Formats: sequence, C-alpha cells, structure tokens
Amino acid sequence: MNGTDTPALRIGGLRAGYGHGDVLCGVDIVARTGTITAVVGPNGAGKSTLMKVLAGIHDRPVRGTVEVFGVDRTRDSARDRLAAGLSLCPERRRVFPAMSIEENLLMGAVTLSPSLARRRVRETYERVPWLAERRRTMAGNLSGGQQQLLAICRAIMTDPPLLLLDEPSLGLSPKVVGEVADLIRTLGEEGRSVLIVEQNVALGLRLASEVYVLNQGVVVEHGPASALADDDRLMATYLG
Ligand SMILES: Nc1ncnc2c1ncn2[C@@H]1O[C@H](COP(=O)(O)OP(=O)(O)OP(=O)(O)O)[C@@H](O)[C@H]1O
Repeated sequence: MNGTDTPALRIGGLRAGYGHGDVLCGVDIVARTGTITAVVGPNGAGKSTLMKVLAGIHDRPVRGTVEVFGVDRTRDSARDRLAAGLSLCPERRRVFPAMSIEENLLMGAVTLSPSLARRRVRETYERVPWLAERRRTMAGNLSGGQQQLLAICRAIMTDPPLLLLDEPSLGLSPKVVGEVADLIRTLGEEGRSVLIVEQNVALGLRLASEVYVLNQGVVVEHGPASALADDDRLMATYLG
C-alpha cells in the first residue's frame, strides 16, 4: 500500500448540505496513500457531513468529485465504495449493544466468505487480545473506550486499504483516548491509509502527517502536522 503517488483519496470542489445552503462549500483534500491524514475543526465545521459524503451515505445531492485510489467514486453506492476499499467507522461508535463482541465483529464481515470472516476475527483477536477474552460480552456492557476500539476493529474486518474515522475520541477520557490513538497508529504502521476527522486538535496533530483545518465548510489551512502545531495564530483563530 506504500510507495505509490496515487493518493488514497482526492476530494475536489466538494459541496453538500441538507437543503438549507451548503455545509461543505467546495472542499479540496488529498490524503496520501499509506499515511494518516487528519481533518480538524470546531463543532459544526462540517466534519461528519464530509465523512458521510465520502462513505456514500449522505442522502442529499453532492457536487464535486471523490476519487479513491485514482478512481472516480463520486456516483458509487456505499456498498461499491466499501468494495473499492473505503470503510467508515462512524461517529458515536454505533456498536450493536445487544450483540456480543464477536457478533459485532462478524457484522463487519457480512460481505466476506465465512472462512475469511473467521480468519479476520482471529487476526483482530491477535491485534487486540482483550476482545478475545471477552468475546461473548454484550457490546452494550463495554465502556465507551472499549466500544470505540470494537467499532474500529469492526470497520477493518474487510481489511480496507482506506479507513475513515469520524471523531474517535468523542466523549472519552484522556487515558482511553491514548488507547484508541495507539490502535489508530498501529493501523497506520501496517500501511493502511487513514482519514480521521477530529474536534480534538491535539489528537489529530499527534496522529497525522498531514492536517487540514476545516471551518464553516471551507479548508482554511493545510500542511504538515508539525508546521500547523507551531502556528500560534492558526491555533488561536480556529482551534481554540
Ligand atoms: N441531518 C442534518 N440536517 C440538517 N442539518 C444538519 C444535519 N446534520 C448536520 N447538520 C448541520 O450541518 C452543519 C455541519 O454539521 P456536521 O455534523 O457535519 O459538523 P461537525 O464538524 O461534524 O460537527 P460536530 O463535531 O458537532 O459533529 C451544522 O450546522 C449542523 O447543524
């Protein structure tokens, strides 16, 4: 997955909303293959809308283009985008509370053959061993952080080369955010391309190599995480 100039994701002039004007007002983002890219921005900036558009689950008209690994997927269904290697871990975790950990993982593998699904469950248990120890625990009985880790693991059951993460730190304590960050870092080190949207700017800057700042539906800045972290004016103006 490394070593290619074709970006994992190229977003061009993206416009979308909910029928009362645009929430995304012409967004351009390039996420390089094999790296972690972050989109940070305040509440209401349009981050979740962006993720829904990219995953193909925004049910309103969209203008602009979404290319995944060099192929225009703007008009593809969510299912076709998943088949093309793009998987979304949505905001607020959304695990199935009345299903066990293992059943939740298998829900992420419904498009796979039973034997491949079993293999992916085994690989997940190797990556995050406590999931194996508690495989029969109902997801609703897990802590928020554990549910987030489960949700991310479920989103990678198809082994997607491009993973979208919508606010994985939402509502979690700093210690638990650290565990979630460790998992995301591991996924990046495995060569996966990751696009993460975050209100937690510090987390986005810590994890990503390239960072985009989204404000009121517009990219107001982008660059290497190290450069943005040192930009006091930017931090004060948009990121508090
Ligand atoms: N289903 C919806 N119907 C109408 N407006 C919506 C809907 N979802 C979001 N919006 C509006 O779109 C704008 C952007 O919301 P969005 O959730 O994309 O932002 P965000 O950056 O993810 O913020 P947050 O961190 O609060 O989730 C907000 O003004 C919001 O009120």
